[in-house]
Amino acid sequence: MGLPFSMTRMACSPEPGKYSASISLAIVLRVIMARKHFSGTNEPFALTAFNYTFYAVTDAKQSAEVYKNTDALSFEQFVQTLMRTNGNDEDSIKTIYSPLPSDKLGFPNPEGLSLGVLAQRMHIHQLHPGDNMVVLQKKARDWINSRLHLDALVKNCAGSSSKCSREVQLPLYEWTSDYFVRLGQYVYFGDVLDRVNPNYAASYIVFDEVIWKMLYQYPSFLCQDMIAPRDRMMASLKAYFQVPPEKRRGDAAWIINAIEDEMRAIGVDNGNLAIVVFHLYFAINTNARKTSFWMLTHLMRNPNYLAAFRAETAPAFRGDDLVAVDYIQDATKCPQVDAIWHETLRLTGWAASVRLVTRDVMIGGKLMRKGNRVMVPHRVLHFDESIFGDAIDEWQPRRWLDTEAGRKLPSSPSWRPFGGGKTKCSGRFLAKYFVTAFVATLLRRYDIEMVGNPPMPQPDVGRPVLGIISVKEGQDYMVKITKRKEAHVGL
Ligand code: HEM
Repeated sequence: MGLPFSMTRMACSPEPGKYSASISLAIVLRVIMARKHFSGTNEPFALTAFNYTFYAVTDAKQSAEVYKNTDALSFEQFVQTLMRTNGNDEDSIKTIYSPLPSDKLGFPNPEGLSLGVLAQRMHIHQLHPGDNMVVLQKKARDWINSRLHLDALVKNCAGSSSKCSREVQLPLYEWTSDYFVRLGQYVYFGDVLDRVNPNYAASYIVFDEVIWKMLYQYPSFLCQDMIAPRDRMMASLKAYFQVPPEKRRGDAAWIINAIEDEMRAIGVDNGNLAIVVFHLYFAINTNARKTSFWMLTHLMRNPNYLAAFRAETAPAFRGDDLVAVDYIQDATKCPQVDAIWHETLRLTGWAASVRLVTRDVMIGGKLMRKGNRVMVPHRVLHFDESIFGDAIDEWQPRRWLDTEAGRKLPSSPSWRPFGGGKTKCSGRFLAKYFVTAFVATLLRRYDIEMVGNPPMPQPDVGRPVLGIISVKEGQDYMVKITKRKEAHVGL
């Protein structure tokens, strides 16, 4: 990618210039190189790119210090930079990040937080296991049950073809992308956003593939391919909030209505509200689509695991329909599914947690200066052989099952696909549910196989992402989906 790049061992001084956390996402690769360069030590080290200084923290225990220290290390700055990049005005950002009364109406705020920070608590209220999440799980289950049929697949996937009523061929990445974005959109907005703009999901996928241009804050004349779909989506969200409340709120997830109420209560207008909700849309949709692609890709190449996935999830079905929403998610009932989920994330999680240093702070015995950034590259942690074992480049779910140490890996400080601390991905339970419920239903009803003998698709490691790595352009491949004869009679 050719970023200006230099490495020093903590010889940094604060630099002026506006904060751009996102640039750091693109230098994960350089961190991997630098980690090799400084091998033999786990000390944090400094990287300079685009005149920004980043302290890379690649030691698991030190990364836990980063996640804990919310006084000196700020996540909100990253969010505010995105808000500015995407058009929120300064007054709205200031209003959203000003402390609110602890006795305000609406969502409880005993600590007197700003709405920007309170929103994290609201996401948790919606997305952590409990009644509110079950509402979303059931919505997703019903959607998958009714939309995972051959005729629906042929109708909705542009690259599909069907030779007979029992079989369809589809480009896997294109299909899972389309399917998951529509699923996420439906769960949060019902059919209403689709009625406002039937091309919303398609625009999102175009945007998401070039989202790195937004992260890099490219000048607009260089990234019309990102700006055009983004602006269309923002205009549609603005139009969505102009639909009379009685025609949309009944179909929306609690969080969408609650964010709207809270924003309106502090005077945020429709345009600024649409931008905030646009950020939520890509948090919901950017990662699950890619995770399902990589999981199916590995399962097809490892038929024993595919069979284990199918067998373990069978009790969650009545006939062809998924009924028990909590079964698949329960690691004691579906240990192999759990291991497959973890191992897929380990290999494909390419994001980095980023924080702005708001006052000088010591991490890992090193002084980090105010104004610079700290990054924890998940990929480096996930490829530590001393923690995750041998054959670190290979997809081997059994590493999570075979030994006592392996079974404890999900609680290891080296396991960070969802970041950590107060802003750890609140959607992680729902993400697992979306992906595993989809794969389980697919395997229950159909056989899936690669058409021909395509090589293992390569991850596009040069493209920064907000979580799961994309596939390299041109490496999508066709799969054949065939109706299983025994689908109705169990296994
Ligand atoms: C495999 C799928 C997913 C991955 C790998 C993933 C990863 C992440 C990461 C790395 C962060 C930043 C955490 C930090 O730096 O502290 C994050 C934040 C977030 N994610 Fe996810 N995510 C996934 C799916 C989802 C889904 C399906 C949803 C919603 C339904 C979601 C909602 C969020 C939200 C709301 C935040 C912001 C947290 C906050 O500020 O409180 N994510 N995610």
